[in-house]
Parts: sequence; C-alpha cells; structure tokens
Amino acid sequence: MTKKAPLVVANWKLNGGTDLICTSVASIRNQNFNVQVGIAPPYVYISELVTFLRNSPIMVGSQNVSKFESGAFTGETSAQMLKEVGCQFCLIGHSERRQVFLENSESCRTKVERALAAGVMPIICIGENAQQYEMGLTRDILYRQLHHTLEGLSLNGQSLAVAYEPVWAIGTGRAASVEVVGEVHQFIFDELVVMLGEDANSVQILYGGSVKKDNAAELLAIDHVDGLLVGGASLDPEHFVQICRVAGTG
Ligand SMILES: O=C(CO)COP(=O)(O)O
Repeated sequence: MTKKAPLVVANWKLNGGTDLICTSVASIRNQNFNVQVGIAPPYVYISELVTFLRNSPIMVGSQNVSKFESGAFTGETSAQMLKEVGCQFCLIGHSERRQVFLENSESCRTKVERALAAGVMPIICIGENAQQYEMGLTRDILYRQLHHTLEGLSLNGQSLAVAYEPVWAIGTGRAASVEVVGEVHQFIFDELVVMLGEDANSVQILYGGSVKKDNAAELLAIDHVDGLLVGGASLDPEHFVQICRVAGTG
C-alpha cells in the first residue's frame, strides 16, 4: 500500500519551558525532514513557540481544548483561542486526560466538533489499559472510543488524526509489538471507513507509547501507521530530531 507522508508529533505533557523551546527549535528548525512535524507544549508556551517557528513548516499544537466555546468556565481554553494564537492541531482525549481528569468519549466528541469548527486539526487519542489488554478487550474499548467520538461526523475536507496509544505502553519503555500495532491500526482504519466512508483515507493514524529512535522505523513500516506521537523522547531535542529523521527516510 502507498504510505502517506508521516506526521510526527511531540507531546511535552507537563514538561518543558523556554529552555526546551530554545534548544528544540534550534535543533529542529533548519532540518529538512521529509515529514510533517508538530510540537504540543503546555498552553502557556504555545505563543512563544509559534513565534520561534514562524516561517517554518513545523506545526504547533495544544495538548487539550475546552468543550465550551466561551463563558464562565475558569481555567479553560477554547478552540477559537487556540486558533487565534496559531495552533494548528490539538490533542483530544489523551489517556492521561481520561484517567486523571475523568474525560469521556462524549466530552471528546464535543471537543472534536469545537476544534473542527475553529479550523484546528483534532488528534483523537484512544487506547486500552493494561487490564483491558490482558482481558482481550482492546477492540471493544477502541470501538467504543472511536464510535462515540466520530460517528456521524462530517469532515468536509478538514484534517483529522487518530492516535492509538495503549496505556500500558505509555512511559513504560515497552512499546506495543509490531503484530499488535499492525492488527490494531487495521482495525481502526476499518472502523474509520465504516464511519467516515471515503474520508477515512485522509485520516492519519498515529501510534504512541514508548516511541524511540530505535523503534520508530519498524513502527512506521507497518500498514496504516501514518505517524508517531512521542512523549518522553520528545523532551530530548536530539533524540526527537533523530526520530523525525528516521521517519523521513522510511
Ligand atoms: O503519551 C504519549 C504521547 O502522547 C507517549 O508517551 P511516551 O512516549 O513517553 O511513552
């Protein structure tokens, strides 16, 4: 099958600051990767990163977005605000948001709609936890997360990505095997076709969970792996550059 140009996204989580922005931007800005690269720093650094990356093809995004449009919602940031400061994408439903902040697929659905309406590309994160994996429930969990979030949605030519991030692989140094990723990404693609028809072909499906420079190539070689979502390894600018380089030479 023909591979789409890969998308490699750095999720800094609750890490980083001006120092990391300076070192990351310095190591990545002048590289000529054959990949689309995105960086999602904490909200407060988005504007600074956008300024540093002006005239660069590297995208800046957020790690979350409010399900509300505006009003008395202390601590929230709307999709429209993200758009205004230069965000091109936002992560939605990361497992840490689902687990620690009790987000569910219904709120993720609203967030996806808000992001699309504002012209910010949603990257919807889905994945099963260790217990669900061991009980063989991966497909059931992903089916529910996908269908609640996407069923009946019209993309109208807008970009959307889905990231498969098995919770048991996040931050553990134990990425999912090539076999597991291959089966799950095929399953996700098939469900996208059921829900979105032709539009499914434009959706990029990323893998996340202990991605490193040493496993990036084998993960990206799998059918329907269209990119990577990188946590820990993205905090080391040299390591992240190497992952992007591997992705760009696949
Ligand atoms: O959660 C992740 C990216 O969103 C993955 O994190 P790690 O790469 O640290 O496993």
